[in-house]
Parts: sequence; C-alpha cells; structure tokens
Amino acid sequence: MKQYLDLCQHVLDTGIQKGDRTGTGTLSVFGYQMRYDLQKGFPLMTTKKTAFRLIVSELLWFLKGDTNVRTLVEENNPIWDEWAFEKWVNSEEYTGPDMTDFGRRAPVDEEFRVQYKVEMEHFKKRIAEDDAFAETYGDLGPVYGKQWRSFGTGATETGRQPIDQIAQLIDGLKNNPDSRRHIVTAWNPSEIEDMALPPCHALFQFYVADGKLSCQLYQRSADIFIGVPFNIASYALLIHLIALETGLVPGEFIHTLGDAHIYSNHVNQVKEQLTREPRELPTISVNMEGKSIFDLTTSDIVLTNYNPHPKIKAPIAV
Ligand SMILES: Nc1nc(=O)c2c([nH]1)NC[C@@H]1CN(c3ccc(C(=O)N[C@@H](CCC(=O)O)C(=O)O)cc3)CN21
Ligand SMILES: O=c1ccn([C@H]2C[C@H](O)[C@@H](COP(=O)(O)O)O2)c(=O)[nH]1
Repeated sequence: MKQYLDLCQHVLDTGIQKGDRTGTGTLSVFGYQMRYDLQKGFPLMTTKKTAFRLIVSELLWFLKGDTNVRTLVEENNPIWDEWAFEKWVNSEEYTGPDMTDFGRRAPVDEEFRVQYKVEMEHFKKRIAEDDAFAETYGDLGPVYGKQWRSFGTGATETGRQPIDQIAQLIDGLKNNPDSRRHIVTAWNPSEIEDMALPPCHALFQFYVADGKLSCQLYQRSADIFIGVPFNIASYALLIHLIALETGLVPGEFIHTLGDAHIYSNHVNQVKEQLTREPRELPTISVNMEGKSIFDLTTSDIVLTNYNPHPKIKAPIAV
C-alpha cells in the first residue's frame, strides 16, 4: 500500500489549506493518480484495520440497485446513516431535540453527542421496523444504485427504458472486449439535486488486454483518511466480480482523484499511519456457484490472510 502512503505524504507536504462544504477545513491537492496491480494481492489497507465487511455490503447494495439505507441498517452497516438521518432531522415531521449541524457538533460537544446518539438509535430502529418511515426517510435519492442499474427515467418524454449500465458493461466486455466505451457514470446532472450526496466516485471505465480486466475510476472528491481506503477496496472487489462474470483475470485498478483532501481533524491520524510498515496483502475468494454478481450475499465473499495494524479512529465530516 505504498501508493496510498505516498499520497498521504504528498498531501501533507504540498496540500493547500482549503475550506469545504462541511466547515471542517482540509489540506488539499487537485489531481493525483495511483495504480494497484491486483495480481499482487487484494489492496485493503494493512497500515490500519479496515472494515472489509462494510465495503462488501455497500458494494452489493450498489449492485442490487438499492438506494435505501434500510438494507444497510439490517446488515449492521452504519456508513450511510448520517446522510439519511440528516434528511429526517431537517424534515417537518421531526420534533425531537435540535440536531442542526450534528456532524460538526457531535465530535466536540459531549452533552450534545449523548443526545445525538439517542436520536440516531431511535432513527435506525424506526428505519428497521416501520416500512412507511423507511420508504420516506431511508431513501438517499437516486444515488449510485439507481444510476448504475437504472440510469435516466426519461420514459415519459422519450419512451426509452432506464439503462442498466452494469448489465451493459458486462455484455460489452464479453462481446466487444476491445471497445473503448466500457463506461459507467453515476454523475447524472439532471438528478444531482435529488441525491443525499452527489456521487464522489463519479465515472469509471473498464479495459481488457492480454485477458486481464482493468478499471480506472475518476473520483471527483476524495476524503483521504476515511473514504479512499474504502473506495480502493470497493473498486478492487468490483473488478474481481466483473472478472468472474466475464471469464477474465483481474488486472489493474487505476485511481484518479480530483480534489484529494485530508480533513484538518485527520492530520494526526494520517501521521500515525505513516509511521507504520505496510504488511503482506490479503487475498479474496468469491463463491459464485451459479449465481450472478447481482445475487451475491456478504457471506459469498471471503477475505483471507488479513493481518493489519490496529484501527485508527477519526470523526467523519458530514
Ligand atoms: N466526509 C465523508 N467521507 C467519506 O468517505 C464519505 C462521506 N463523507 N459520505 C458518504 C460516504 C460514506 N462513507 C463512509 C462513511 C463512514 C466510514 C467509516 O466510519 N469508516 C470507519 C470504520 C467504521 C467501522 O469500522 O465501524 C473507518 O475508520 O474507516 C467509511 C466510509 C464514504 N463516504
Ligand atoms: O465514496 C466516497 C464518498 C465520499 N467521499 C468524501 C469526499 C468528501 O470528503 C465528501 C463529500 O463531500 P463533497 O462536498 O460532496 O465533495 O465525502 C469519499 O472520499 N468517498
């Protein structure tokens, strides 16, 4: 994972102090590229323990075309909770304690944090138990799952069907591997305003040469300490899955970043991680057993030989 540590060092050394939407403040560079050869092992962070289980359940959620956090809540995956919760506490129906700016206040205000945790637990319980509530407040809008599997409603004006970009990708890779048009985009300008968060991993392209399958991602905005380790592993897993589906061997993941930033409250954690020696990479195996990648469950994907340094905690910017 030297590539990742080099990115961290580069941003610490040359990053510019920049304000951001969340009000946290960042050190930021614009434009950076990393390459991961998947033949050398599975690129999950070894310099801090990273929750692979959460990465798997999020990717399978995208692949099923799901955009409702209920599925993630049921799988005990909290990574999208804040963005659904935000919609709930800003709604007219919410009558609990004031949760304005909860993301910024919770890490620094002990008394508020207790209140926030109570409200968040209530919210999750209701998402899990109340169908109508989950349908309204669990849904993040037309985020990744919608764009990947069902891009563009368009039906009323054009009479066209929504596009299953992943099915088309698999089809194209099988039937026309040399094509330079193996592209999937989550960036749908006409639906951005309805999304809880505009897509960060916005567009990717697949490529086949020598029987190997590679993918390059353009990520417009990259939270280096929290988001990027998840994104690298998620796309590496996506390449493995698409390779199984198309009879190819995993090649390279090329990760191209736009605004690549370290949040000001992650700088110490990044420095701690930089003192650690990378270890041997783990490997993964996938049990397809006649299933398509759209029907997999988390237990079908198994990680072995993962011996990371301990976890490093950090607050997430909402
Ligand atoms: N500021 C920000 N950074 C992100 O990376 C990010 C967002 N926002 N918003 C949407 C999604 C949600 N993602 C997330 C959210 C939380 C974790 C997280 O809490 N990771 C912890 C581990 C959690 C655990 O082990 O329970 C970590 O330490 O990596 C990771 C990715 C990635 N995205
Ligand atoms: O997969 C993801 C999702 C989100 N992020 C980070 C990047 C930014 O820090 C925030 C999004 O804020 P914007 O103001 O919309 O750019 O989330 C990530 O790194 N990876």
